Amino acid sequence: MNELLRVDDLHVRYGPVTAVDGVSLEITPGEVLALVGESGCGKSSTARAIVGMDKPAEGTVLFRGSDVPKLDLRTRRPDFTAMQMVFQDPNSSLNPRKRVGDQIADGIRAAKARGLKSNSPQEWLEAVGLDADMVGRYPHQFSGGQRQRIAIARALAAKPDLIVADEPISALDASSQASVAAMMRQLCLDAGAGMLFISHDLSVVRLMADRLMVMYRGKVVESGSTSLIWNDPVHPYTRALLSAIPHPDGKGVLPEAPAAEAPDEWASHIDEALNRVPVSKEAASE
Ligand SMILES: Nc1ncnc2c1ncn2[C@@H]1O[C@H](COP(=O)(O)OP(=O)(O)OP(=O)(O)O)[C@@H](O)[C@H]1O
Repeated sequence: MNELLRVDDLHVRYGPVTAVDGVSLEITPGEVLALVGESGCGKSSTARAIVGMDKPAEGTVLFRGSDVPKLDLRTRRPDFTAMQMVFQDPNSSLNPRKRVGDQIADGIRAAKARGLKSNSPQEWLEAVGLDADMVGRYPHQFSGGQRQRIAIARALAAKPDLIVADEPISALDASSQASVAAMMRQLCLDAGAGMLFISHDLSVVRLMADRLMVMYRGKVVESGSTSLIWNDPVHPYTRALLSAIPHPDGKGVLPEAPAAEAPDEWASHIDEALNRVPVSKEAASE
């Protein structure tokens, strides 16, 4: 079975609120699936159920064939490091009182516990665009954007089969969003890992996701290959999302996505897309 993750008819409820209403998806190794939709549509609730942080009211979540909600938190640990989550706020993933090198080393140990080789903390820092000699610093000695890179390095150091990234670049400044998105995709491809990439920003996911799923009020309203949805959206909500991306040239079409083997080009194209997003994105601080 080539499937890494299979979610069937997932329902998540918080009291009377149905946050996720029958979502099904699957991810194969090396594939980036983007989940997009406006705030409150149920993206984070889907992610939290997938990684086992919230219990689904109904439905199944199978990670490499294991039923995630039924696994015991204590016994699933070693195997579970094969699934890593990156949050929007890096402070959720980093321990403020621990040197960043030691936190990345935790990821490396998790890889080793599964018999996998990982790089050194210094090499991981360099892989995410930071200096190797920053290894002895604490999280507060970095900017918000740098902290997010460290959280990504820590997740990748564990050599996960699957990364669930919930708005991992939304808190970054516009210029580093592009490079971090391109870097995540490339490192995922290099490792043969799959990724669920959650975002409300279609202009970014269009350039890094193989497939898109559009959520609206807890349901998936449209899914398919990224280029198909971009070029020929069917659902009115998808059309509305796409039309919300401003196009100064008035043509309404972004450049074709370059080949996945050209990360630099990805970065520059994502930059290009990001320069066209609304002012609120520009104002996002590190
Ligand atoms: N712990 C909770 N208790 C009650 N309601 C919740 C809880 N978490 C989420 N919700 C509700 O569930 C719905 C889906 O929320 P969710 O966070 O999954 O949306 P989202 O698409 O990730 O939004 P955003 O992009 O703003 O993060 C919302 O109506 C939200 O208010």
